[in-house]
Amino acid sequence: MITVENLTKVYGSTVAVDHVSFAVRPGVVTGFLGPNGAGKTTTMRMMLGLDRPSDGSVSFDGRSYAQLGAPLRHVGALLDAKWVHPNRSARSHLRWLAASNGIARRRVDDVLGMVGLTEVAGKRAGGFSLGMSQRLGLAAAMIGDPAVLLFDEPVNGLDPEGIVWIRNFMKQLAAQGRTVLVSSHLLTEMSLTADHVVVIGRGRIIADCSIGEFTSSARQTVRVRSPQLQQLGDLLVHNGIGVRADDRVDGPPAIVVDGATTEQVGDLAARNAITLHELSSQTASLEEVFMTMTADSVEYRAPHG
Ligand SMILES: Nc1ncnc2c1ncn2[C@@H]1O[C@H](COP(=O)(O)OP(=O)(O)OP(=O)(O)O)[C@@H](O)[C@H]1O
Repeated sequence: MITVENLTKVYGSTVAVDHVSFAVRPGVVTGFLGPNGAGKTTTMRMMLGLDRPSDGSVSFDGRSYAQLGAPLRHVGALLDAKWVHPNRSARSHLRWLAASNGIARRRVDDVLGMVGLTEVAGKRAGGFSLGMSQRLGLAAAMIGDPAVLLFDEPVNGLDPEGIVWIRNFMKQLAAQGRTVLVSSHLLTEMSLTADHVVVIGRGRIIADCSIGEFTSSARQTVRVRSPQLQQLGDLLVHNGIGVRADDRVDGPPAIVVDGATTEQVGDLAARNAITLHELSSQTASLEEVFMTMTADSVEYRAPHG
């Protein structure tokens, strides 16, 4: 179990991670979801003791990363697959890692087999494709047979076959009872990989729920067109209802309303003598839900209708 409490990182005037608290449980894949720049990498780096928090803490079954003797035996991580010394072979890189944590040499061949790199184990890691580098990074993460695994955007840049392979690999690790946290900016990827999601936007947690709950919130958007669109948008926001401009490029301006039914929007419009030209229930894509959840309501500006 990973426990993140009040974790905060400030860089000058940028609050990269803003009082974040969540728990990551064993036996399931937890997705750490957010757009680029949301604070995922910074959070993971603080988890691993690579960056010092401005405030807050991270613990693994009650102990901080620094308190774990031979940390690779407890926590494995894949942050940047290309950090391997380019002239080292895959095998010598893993042997060096094993030695640094008092891990038996024979484990190196086990993990090479696990990720399918046995045949290229003697080759220079610098010549590896991104997919092979990712596999080597996974082998390194697994070297100490850790109970906790952290993966930062592991499918970035991979071909479809590589993506499916990593997805299944992470699911297997969770099925073995390990704690698996994987970051991504891709909702569709997370819906195929994760059981639970922690959603971060601008350094803050905006959702912490099962992937099922998260995706079911995709069914509740309402598309509205009105000659008084700005007025209606302001009214909805004033009533605490999430609103954003419809991003469809073709057709007349519209807004997309989250967390309210067509009846609620229609009644509110009628009470305020606002004319509606369209009021339709929409099945939002996950991307749309995500945008709504991460959008800052103060940034909303309705287009003039
Ligand atoms: N070393 C640093 N110095 C200054 N600002 C930083 C530093 N590292 C990150 N930031 C800022 O902190 C914020 C969060 O960045 P972070 O890389 O954690 O986000 P992310 O969700 O992992 O996104 P990405 O997937 O693009 O890496 C960003 O605004 C980023 O510019």
